[in-house]
Amino acid sequence: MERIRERVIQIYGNLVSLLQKCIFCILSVGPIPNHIAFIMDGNRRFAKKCKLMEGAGHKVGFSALMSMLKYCYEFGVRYVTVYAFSIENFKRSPEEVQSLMDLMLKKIEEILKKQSIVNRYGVRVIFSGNLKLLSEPVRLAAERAMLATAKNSKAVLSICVAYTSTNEIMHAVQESCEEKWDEITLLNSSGAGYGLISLGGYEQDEMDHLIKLTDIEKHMYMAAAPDPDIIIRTSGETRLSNFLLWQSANCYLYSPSVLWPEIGFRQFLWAILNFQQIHFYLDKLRKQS
Ligand SMILES: CC(C)=CCC/C(C)=C/CC/C(C)=C/COP(=O)(O)OP(=O)(O)O
Repeated sequence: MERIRERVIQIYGNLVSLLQKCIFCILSVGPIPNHIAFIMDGNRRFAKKCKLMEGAGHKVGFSALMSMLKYCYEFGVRYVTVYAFSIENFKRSPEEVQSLMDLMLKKIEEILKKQSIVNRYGVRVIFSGNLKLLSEPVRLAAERAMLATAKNSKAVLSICVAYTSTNEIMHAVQESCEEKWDEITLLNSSGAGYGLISLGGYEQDEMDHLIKLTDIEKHMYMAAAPDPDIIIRTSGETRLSNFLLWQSANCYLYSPSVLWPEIGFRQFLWAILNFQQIHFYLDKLRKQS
């Protein structure tokens, strides 16, 4: 009896994934987003709703993330970014911070296994954020994961930890200033007389040594990924909460009302359909003007 039950579940699973593949095939007639970012909101509320311990909400949240990654990579999305732990999250109780870090450590080991989604889809993993703020075991595990997947080139997963957008921008501006300062110091040692900021009009060769947009973008934690096409934030919230502020100027925000652990194929499909509809509308407007 048990074997029949297992077989039925297996057949059902195969049928569902066949149906999903057919839907992806039809959808891929339209534009496929290159980059989807997720704000995984509502893990604790889910735990409360299901009368589970707080930490269990994050565990189910991680499984939901794995399903979303599978849909993204099956559909052909090349870049996925997740907001896993913000700098603000360090202000939560020491017990919750510790349990989240323990979970992160365990899950990093899991995603490095041979059969994991990361290896199945050839995903390069990048940890983006102020990694110096992490405890040594987590930082070392993150570095190990980045090194182990560095040669994967089919897709990219950016995991934002110890991240906020304002911190990222500040870091990029500081690095750009330091880089330019070194350049100018070198030139001035040969008597050129340049400065980072000039009060008067700029000569062309002076302009070449001012900080440009591309200098700042090169030093962003998210430099390896293009700007996101869609940001999905669960639990009906439409705030960005200091996530990808620099990169989201032209991005579509989708906020389904489900909590993060409840997100599934339906929400993924809806996000894609809405994105494609906006894409077609903007294309039409562009052609008319
Ligand atoms: C390796 C890896 C990628 C691990 C990721 C683990 C994971 C699922 C982290 C999510 C953490 C988090 C702060 C979620 C937000 O829900 P919340 O706690 O703010 O819930 P609430 O909105 O109900 O309070």
